[in-house]
Amino acid sequence: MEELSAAESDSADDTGGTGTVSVEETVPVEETVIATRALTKRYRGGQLAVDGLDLTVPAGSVFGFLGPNGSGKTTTIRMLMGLIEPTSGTARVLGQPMPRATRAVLPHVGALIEGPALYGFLSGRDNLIRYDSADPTADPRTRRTRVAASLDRVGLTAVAGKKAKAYSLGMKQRLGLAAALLQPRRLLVLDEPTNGLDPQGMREIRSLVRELASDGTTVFLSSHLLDEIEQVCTHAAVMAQGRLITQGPVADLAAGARGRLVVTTPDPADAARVLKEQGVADVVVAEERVTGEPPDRELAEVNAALVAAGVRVRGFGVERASLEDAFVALTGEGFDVAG
Ligand SMILES: Nc1ncnc2c1ncn2[C@@H]1O[C@H](COP(=O)(O)OP(=O)(O)OP(=O)(O)O)[C@@H](O)[C@H]1O
Repeated sequence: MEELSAAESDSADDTGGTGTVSVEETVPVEETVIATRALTKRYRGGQLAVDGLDLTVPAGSVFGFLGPNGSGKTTTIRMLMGLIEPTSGTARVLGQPMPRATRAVLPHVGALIEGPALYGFLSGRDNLIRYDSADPTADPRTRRTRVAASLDRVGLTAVAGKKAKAYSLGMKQRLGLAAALLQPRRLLVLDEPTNGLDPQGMREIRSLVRELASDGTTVFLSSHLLDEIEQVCTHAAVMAQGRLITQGPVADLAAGARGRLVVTTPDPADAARVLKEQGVADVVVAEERVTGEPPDRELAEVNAALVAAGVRVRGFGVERASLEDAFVALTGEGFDVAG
């Protein structure tokens, strides 16, 4: 798979510590919103959490940062946000070196990391007013309008007067997003935004992410859920044990793995036997669904062989490979979806 090229050559060492390189206060528009080079974090205890990461997040993408628990996603996000220093390597966000340019960059970035900090005894609206008041760049005269627009954007207007402690987890996440959206943002960074939500809450967050992205905001979201990434992301990077396994457009990642031959039949045992005889490898029977690796021969012949053997075929075809197939193909392991 072809890697995306960075918009900049970035050969200079930004963390060189000369102290003479000035940080631009205005953040220019770049084609690459996040670019890391050999980014590495070793924690004090010796744990290598992120190992030589080269990440390229194109502007306008919904970028899924995918990996099982403990693969280094949160550590990477904390380095990108200037919350912790990398051990080595560089990170640029909106074209600026982090953590050095944190003060210039963060006003353009909305972040939802490790759940929003909310006051339960305040209403949703008052929580946002509090957030907005804490922002020295926010004009107090337009505060109410800004808060109302933000509540509307995340669909919380009807419950804006309720205390935040009465909110469901999904509503709390949406309120956190509303706080991140009080100002126009070039980049939104969401760490596991659907963690702990029920399916309805997950759907709501997903559709909100799609909506935000349609306005041109780049969204970088981490997840350990493969299907979530497939449903909302245009691009993805896959992490395992602190290392980048692959990155690129989601369609390309999945296309890298072969699809599965799927036969639906009330005669699964016979079907499995015939498929094996026809050279289909890794045959798996799950009730009336028999799947396997597509063989190198003409599929029509395989189907004909099933019919000739008296197998009643209700469905026959090759299912598109999922990101999960790609992950398994790349790492040789299953994906820890239990999280
Ligand atoms: N402050 C820390 N000190 C030492 N080790 C840490 C620290 N934070 C994380 N780690 C370790 O670094 C590795 C990567 O953790 P990280 O939280 O970045 O992964 P993750 O992919 O975000 O997983 P999760 O979704 O569980 O947070 C793990 O082995 C973790 O135990």
